[in-house]
Amino acid sequence: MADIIDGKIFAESLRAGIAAEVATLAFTPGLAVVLVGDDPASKVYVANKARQTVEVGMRSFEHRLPAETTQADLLALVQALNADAAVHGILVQLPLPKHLNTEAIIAAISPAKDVDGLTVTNAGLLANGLPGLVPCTPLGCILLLQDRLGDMTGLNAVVVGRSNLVGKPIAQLLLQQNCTVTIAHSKTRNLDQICKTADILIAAVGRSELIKGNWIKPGATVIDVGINRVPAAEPGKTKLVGDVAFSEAVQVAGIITPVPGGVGPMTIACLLRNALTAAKRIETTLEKELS
Ligand SMILES: NC(=O)C1=CN([C@@H]2O[C@H](COP(=O)(O)OP(=O)(O)OC[C@H]3O[C@@H](n4cnc5c(N)ncnc54)[C@H](OP(=O)(O)O)[C@@H]3O)[C@@H](O)[C@H]2O)C=CC1
Ligand SMILES: Nc1nc(=O)c2c([nH]1)NC[C@@H]1CN(c3ccc(C(=O)N[C@@H](CCC(=O)O)C(=O)O)cc3)C=[N+]21
Ligand SMILES: [Mg+2]
Repeated sequence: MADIIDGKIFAESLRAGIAAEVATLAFTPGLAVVLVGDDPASKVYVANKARQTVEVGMRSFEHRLPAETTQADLLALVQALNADAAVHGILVQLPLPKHLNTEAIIAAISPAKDVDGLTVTNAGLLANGLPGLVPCTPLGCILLLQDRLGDMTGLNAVVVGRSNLVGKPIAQLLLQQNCTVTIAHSKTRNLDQICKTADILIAAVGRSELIKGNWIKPGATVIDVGINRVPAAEPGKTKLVGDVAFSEAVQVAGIITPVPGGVGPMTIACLLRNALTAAKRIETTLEKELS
């Protein structure tokens, strides 16, 4: 049986460190979250986030907009948040409803406040190994891997998924750890065989239990990013499952993250870490400009 990583406990200790640092600041970091419509994974995220933001001593600004929100209205909100001195971090929940232009909305976010690391500026800094804001989920995954594996030099890492939010930035971070990285996606052939080469397997697909136990190399480390809401055994109820068939995978893997209680809590802790980083940079820059 694999060792099961407790992301909840790890995230709790990260948040305690963040709270201690926030308490020493002369200002209060503020984090704004924008949710358009009602994507199920986003709703899970928002529900858990607002409370934890306040618990570490930050201000939380929530903007819930209807699915029919126009591009112009959403752009105006992002611009208002860019200009708001109480807001140091801006997170626009993805995916946005189909009629909205995601690229243009992300491009409107000030890179200094881009706590999701989605702007071209922050993505480019990451790709070049320069300091910027790193996407929260990838950062959380790497912290878990560093804690469990230490040096990852030479390990084969397979990332299933190539989104700008998760798959691509995780691949960049694994490359920085000297892994040999393969990125798989919906057009990949023989996905099962490719997964089987992985010493580190990252599932960021959004397909419940796609990755089966017999796709996993015995002893591999499996990080399940997926958050999928599916019907539960009890009629009318739902439950969260990952992109990995956990009950099979846990028999084969060496180390594995569960869903819930794995990557999800780490994402929130890293979001708060990024908000703190952004706030400190913004406030220090302002101080310099004023002096
Ligand atoms: N735990 C957490 O903190 C977080 C969880 N999530 C969850 O992680 C999952 C992925 O999120 P995100 O990256 O934003 O999702 P996207 O939908 O943006 O990307 C999914 C990726 O998976 C690939 N894919 C889809 N189907 C298959 C398949 N059958 N075989 C192989 N690859 C496939 C897609 O390929 P292609 O590019 O070819 O379309 C795409 O690259 C979701 O469940 C999301 O809710 C997301 C963020 C944080
Ligand atoms: N711009 C953007 N950035 C994101 O990072 C982003 C996003 N959009 N859209 C939605 C997905 C999904 N996501 C989650 C984060 C934490 C939990 C989380 O806290 N999960 C708990 C759930 C516990 C429970 O409620 O049962 C867990 O896995 O243990 C879930 C989902 C971030 N996402
Ligand atoms: Mg997509």
